[in-house]
Amino acid sequence: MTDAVRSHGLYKRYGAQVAVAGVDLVVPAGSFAGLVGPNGAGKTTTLSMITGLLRPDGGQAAIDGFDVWRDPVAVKARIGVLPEGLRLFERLSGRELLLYNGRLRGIPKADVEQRAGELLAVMDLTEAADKLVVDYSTGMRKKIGLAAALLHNPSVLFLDEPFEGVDPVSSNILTDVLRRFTASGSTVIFSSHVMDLVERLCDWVSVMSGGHIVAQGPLEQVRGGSSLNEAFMRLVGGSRADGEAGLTWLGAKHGDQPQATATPQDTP
Ligand SMILES: Nc1ncnc2c1ncn2[C@@H]1O[C@H](COP(=O)(O)OP(=O)(O)OP(=O)(O)O)[C@@H](O)[C@H]1O
Repeated sequence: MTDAVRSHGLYKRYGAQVAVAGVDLVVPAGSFAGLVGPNGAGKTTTLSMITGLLRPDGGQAAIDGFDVWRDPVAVKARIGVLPEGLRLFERLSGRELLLYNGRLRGIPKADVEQRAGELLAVMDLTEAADKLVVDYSTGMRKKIGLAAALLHNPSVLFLDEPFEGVDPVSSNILTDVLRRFTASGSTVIFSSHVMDLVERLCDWVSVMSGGHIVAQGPLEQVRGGSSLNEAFMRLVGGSRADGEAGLTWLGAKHGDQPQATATPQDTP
């Protein structure tokens, strides 16, 4: 079967800073996949290039076998994206936002209305459906963003930190919707820093560090008999500075700290 996502040698630099240093990301179709890595590892940059939002300096990426940059229309028809720092049309209501997205995707009006109503109900947004998006909370924004990304029934769904700032109830709702989505054979790939969540949800994991993939495969293989958190620390933690070095002043009693010496200008 064709992989849902396959990139080869994806590369991006900003001036002297290499953000993504040749990434071969593979996600089998039907996976619930997690992309993990420390801050600055290159996750957002990689997802942006794979979803056609950012042009790579080198390498290729394909979705369901379609090249992201040579066949953008086929790719965009197949993907749903919940990007980092999601920007929404703030002066539309949640329902209007979904109807607008559906019409942009070319879905017949009656179908869009039915799908929008069902998505709003599943996301527990029916009551807020006619409220302006500008007045939505962080969790509500994530949920309406996810609803908009699902409306056209994509084959592959990309989510950049979908659970960040989301309360446990909303998080369970998002999880249920995503589980239903992958159970029907579609693919989810999401980035996260929360190892427990990735371990609980994902059957496939890609670990990035320093712009590279440092481990990738089925969850059991990547964690290799330990927890994902331990495996993550083994894979990316070793090269990092000792977190306990320095900071001897932090938490010291105020009376214990040396007094600043008065300079001649301080004295009248
Ligand atoms: N527009 C930009 N201009 C300059 N440097 C950038 C830009 N975007 C990303 N970078 C750099 O590229 C590297 C990778 O950033 P990226 O946002 O992809 O990491 P990330 O893994 O998503 O991090 P986080 O987990 O903190 O969201 C970082 O060193 C970052 O500073």
